[in-house]
Amino acid sequence: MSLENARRDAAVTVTRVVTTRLPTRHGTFDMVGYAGLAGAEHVALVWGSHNGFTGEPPLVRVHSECLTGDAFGSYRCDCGEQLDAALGTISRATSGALVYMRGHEGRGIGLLNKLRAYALQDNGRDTVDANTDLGLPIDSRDYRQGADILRDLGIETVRLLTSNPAKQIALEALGITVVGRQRLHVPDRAENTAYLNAKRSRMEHDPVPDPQAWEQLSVGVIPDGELDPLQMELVDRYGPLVQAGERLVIAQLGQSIDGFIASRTGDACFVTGEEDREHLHRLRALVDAVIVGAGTVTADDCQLTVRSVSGAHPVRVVLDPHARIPTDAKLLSDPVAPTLWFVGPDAVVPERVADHVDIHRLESMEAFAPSRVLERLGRQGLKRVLVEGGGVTVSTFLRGGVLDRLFLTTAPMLVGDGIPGIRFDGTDALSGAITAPVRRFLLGNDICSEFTFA
Ligand SMILES: Nc1nc2c(ncn2[C@@H]2O[C@H](COP(=O)(O)OP(=O)(O)OP(=O)(O)O)[C@@H](O)[C@H]2O)c(=O)[nH]1
Ligand SMILES: [Zn+2]
Repeated sequence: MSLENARRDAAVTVTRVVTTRLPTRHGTFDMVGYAGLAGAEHVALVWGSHNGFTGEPPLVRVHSECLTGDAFGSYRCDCGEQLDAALGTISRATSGALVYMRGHEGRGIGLLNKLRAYALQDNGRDTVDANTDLGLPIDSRDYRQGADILRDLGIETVRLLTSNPAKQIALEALGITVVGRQRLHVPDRAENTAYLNAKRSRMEHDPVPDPQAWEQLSVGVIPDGELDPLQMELVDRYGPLVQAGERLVIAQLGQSIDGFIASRTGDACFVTGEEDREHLHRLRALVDAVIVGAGTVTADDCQLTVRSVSGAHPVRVVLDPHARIPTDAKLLSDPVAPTLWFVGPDAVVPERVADHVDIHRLESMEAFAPSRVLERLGRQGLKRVLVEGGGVTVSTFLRGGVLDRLFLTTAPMLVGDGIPGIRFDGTDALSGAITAPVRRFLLGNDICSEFTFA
């Protein structure tokens, strides 16, 4: 479905007026203009709509207009920086949209009333009491037009970018399915920290994520000093991987509780949830290279980059004995990180590949054995490795006895039949089953079991 023929029948409060393009420092967006209620004019900046938002749900920001923050770069609030961060984040995703809601100025009370509220805050009131003192609601934003714009664009299911849980609730009440919420935190400033803290303590906005711990972990440092519970959890979970040192081989797989990574038609959207995805991105950030099998690239057209959290992208390695991944796969076309394409002796590969792609022709099929693949990567300095899919590849590395750790996330879902996750030749006696010390983490509704083999 393209922007042109996206579903339009549900749009009741808005009318699509025009579609054009908007080049920005984050890339060129499609821009769609809407006439809304009471003469309001809204716009949506849309990214990657050509696939009709069919894959992973688009990353969506419903941004409330703020003249002072968005246009003048005011430090009284975080709106301007959030707007910029949202466009940047969306432009790094496969698809997404930013809906710019006019009429939301001042959380719905209008620009001049917001300035009146500012004047009261200059005299010591906080952002909530200032509205109340003026006899105005604390937050009177109506998201109907935003929801209708999303539907008009063909977007019914989203990953939402906001630090305000009430926005998710409002959109869900209007029929938008929110499969995950990604907070949109920009650092506090001296000028806005009191305002942001008031929103956190009185309006249930997310607390400050303390990125410090993660930022240190992602560059190989174990944070010390006073840590809040969120940071402690990160250090507890990922610290051992940092401490493992130069050499580390881990695997990660998300499967249904009955052991499938996709339905029998290959539908894999989604087995595990947003939290597991974030965990996977953290693992990627902690290794030098990520290995996937050809089947995963063909089925998911994965990017294998670090997007949910900050961190460096790993080198991407595809095990593809018969060179069957599509030549337009993102790994071969998107130069954001190097790709090593491991093919077999008889594989037919294109004459020319992009500069970021290195074809490694292995001398025999035996050279695809896990230990030999790892040896070859090690010789190139890629010693910290994550094996991340699919079921066959992870199972082969598990069976090959080369894994230091396995993160196996199970989702509370019964698929019945489908594409298997971990499978290998078992043994007659249960005593032959693979066991190891295990830690468990709750990732949303999913459970991640971490097996430590070495
Ligand atoms: N009434 C009032 N409105 C404000 C004040 N500061 C910012 N705003 C408005 O608040 C709106 C943005 O809402 P926020 O609470 O900052 O954030 P949010 O949109 O709920 O949550 P995020 O999605 O995380 O940005 C904008 O329309 C601003 O104009 C203030 O002190 N008083
Ligand atoms: Zn603002």
